[in-house]
Amino acid sequence: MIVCENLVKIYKANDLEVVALQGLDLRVENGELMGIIGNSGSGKSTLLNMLGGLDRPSAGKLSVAGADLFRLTPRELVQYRLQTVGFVWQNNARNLIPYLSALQNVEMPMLLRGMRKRERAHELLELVGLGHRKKNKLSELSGGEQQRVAIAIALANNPKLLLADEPTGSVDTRTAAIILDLFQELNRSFGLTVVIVTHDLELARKVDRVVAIRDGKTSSELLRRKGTEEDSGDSAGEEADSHEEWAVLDQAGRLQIPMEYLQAIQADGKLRIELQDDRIVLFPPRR
Ligand SMILES: Nc1ncnc2c1ncn2[C@@H]1O[C@H](COP(=O)(O)OP(=O)(O)OP(=O)(O)O)[C@@H](O)[C@H]1O
Repeated sequence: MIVCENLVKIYKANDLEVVALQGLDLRVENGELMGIIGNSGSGKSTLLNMLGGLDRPSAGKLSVAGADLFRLTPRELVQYRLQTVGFVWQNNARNLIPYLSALQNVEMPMLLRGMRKRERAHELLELVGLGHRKKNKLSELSGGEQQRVAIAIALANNPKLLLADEPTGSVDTRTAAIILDLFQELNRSFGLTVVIVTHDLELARKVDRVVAIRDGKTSSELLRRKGTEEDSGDSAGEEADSHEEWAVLDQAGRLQIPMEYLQAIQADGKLRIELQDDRIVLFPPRR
């Protein structure tokens, strides 16, 4: 679904250049539900903006659902944003119009595509569990309910890819769990590919794969390892699911070692490297 190779984004402001993405590699398969984590300023939102066609990358390769994002004409890019991707933002003012009803809000993206499908808007609001609040103005809904309307809007044009930037950033823990369950359901029932940028490690733990971005590059991944009955000590199995951490190796053989690992062995500058049979071992400096 998504192929990013050596993706670079440079912002220029007042003669200053900020390299927000520094040769980022990422592949996302069709039907994946994945999270992206990283410190503030690491490039998460920049990546999402590139994936959503809101901004153009500076160099590298980027294709989403077969579309080469470098080659799309401005007109094709508008179509891409309307048809291929759906967005959910932390601040739902970016998705929603406060003086319209939930139903009218969900109809809006379809109107922009020149069609009005009231039936579909009803279905989407049922899907996000807001069938009973269709007629309410946005200002009459809670933050969590507004976020669910935002998800219905994002789905209105049947996107192939759903992009969410801190979707649980402004809601309480209980509402955050409801929103994540909804993403899971959309992913499992409709095979929708979902990419969620988050600071919320709880949320990150519930997806199949979490990619960490550091300084504009993918640095490591947490992959879900299916639990066995033995692991959990009962037959629930899923309880024992855990994540394994993987370092991402780029095409030039570079990898980033998580900072906490380096701190744990007090690494500084250089590590001794040794090939031992079927493994590569890194040693801290001798003290
Ligand atoms: N429009 C812009 N113009 C100039 N610099 C920008 C612009 N957008 C982002 N940046 C810079 O690019 C870098 C990456 O920013 P980005 O917003 O992608 O980080 P982030 O990981 O999403 O951070 P946060 O978690 O705080 O939202 C930062 O140094 C930021 O200051």
